[in-house]
Amino acid sequence: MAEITLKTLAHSYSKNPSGPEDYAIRKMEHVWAQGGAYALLGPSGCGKSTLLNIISGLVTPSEGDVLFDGKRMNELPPEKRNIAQVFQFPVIYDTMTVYDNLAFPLRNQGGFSEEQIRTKVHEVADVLELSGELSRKAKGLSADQKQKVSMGRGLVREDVTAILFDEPLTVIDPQLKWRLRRKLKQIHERFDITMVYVTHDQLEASTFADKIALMYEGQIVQFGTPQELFERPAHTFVGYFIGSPGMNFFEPRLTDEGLMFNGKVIPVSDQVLAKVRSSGSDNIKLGIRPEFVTLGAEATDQRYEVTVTGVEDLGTYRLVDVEFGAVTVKVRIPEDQPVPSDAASIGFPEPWLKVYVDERLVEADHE
Ligand SMILES: Nc1ncnc2c1ncn2[C@@H]1O[C@H](COP(=O)(O)OP(=O)(O)OP(=O)(O)O)[C@@H](O)[C@H]1O
Repeated sequence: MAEITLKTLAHSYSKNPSGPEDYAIRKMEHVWAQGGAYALLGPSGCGKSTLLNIISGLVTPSEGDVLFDGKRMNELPPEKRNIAQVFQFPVIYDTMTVYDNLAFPLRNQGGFSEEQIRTKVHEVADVLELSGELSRKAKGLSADQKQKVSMGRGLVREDVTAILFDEPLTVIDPQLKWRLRRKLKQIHERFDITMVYVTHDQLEASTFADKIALMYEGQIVQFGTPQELFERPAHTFVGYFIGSPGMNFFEPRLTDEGLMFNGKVIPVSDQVLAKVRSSGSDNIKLGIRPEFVTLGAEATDQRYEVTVTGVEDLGTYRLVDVEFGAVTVKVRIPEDQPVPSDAASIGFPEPWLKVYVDERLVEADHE
């Protein structure tokens, strides 16, 4: 069992890094608690694989420490870390049977009788629904079955404390993906193992994980439940990356009256406004998700006049583009809600309008 702590961790592939852009991992602190099901989500190149390889020992971090249950792991080679890693492409021996593939890690480790190995292999094969395939050569298996064998090789070892998955469903047919995803969930429930699942797909991340670590430019910019990432993006990138489409952003001007956009003051709480003022920054953004913008007819006090420029029918809902000053705001409405033809207005319900300074969320202090 292991809690995985990343302490002032940073990594550069360059020998002489000259600035933050030379770092694949920029200084981070993070804890993966024992037994959790986590996703590490982010766009291509943000550092996900580097981070996994640092945890498993394939990459030695240039700065900081990797701790398992408080013990420093930096110098320990991968095979001594009790971590199983499942890659995009199944790592199995094609010429061996499924049984021998699953038995391999235990035979390699030594100290187990054939009877013990048989029991363990059958237990894991049962969970993975591979019992009927045990005597088959791995070569003839389908891609998803091969990937299950790869996972099984990690699961047979009693000493494995964490399994790291690096985009494990990439080569799996779309119609089989959901089955494997469900299987992973069951495995997590059955075995008390920390699982970290790397993906760039938000749907995959939120169906698998209890908590998602969203990575951007070598940093974890938010760690929270899928709902938290949706409702309270801590960074503009989270707002942009999560959701379909992502959050609307527009840049207000800070004046004596407050945050102005398109000739009107956009109300935010006094405390938030005070924080924005004291930051001294002029990188201020307002963000609201398309799901939370309200669309109606004429503008009133707290609503803003807009022009409808496009409507996209997406089955159960519609996406309406409205022109608000110089920006296009996307509004998501139920399919049966009428779209005003000429005089339209939008509103920003207070809890859902977020304020960002230097890309970070600024909130009122909680009581
Ligand atoms: N072996 C390496 N040598 C030099 N640079 C590397 C190496 N591996 C990765 N990088 C760089 O480090 C950064 C992070 O890459 P990494 O593969 O960790 O990202 P990722 O989020 O896993 O991306 P992807 O989803 O495309 O695999 C990128 O800029 C990449 O070019």
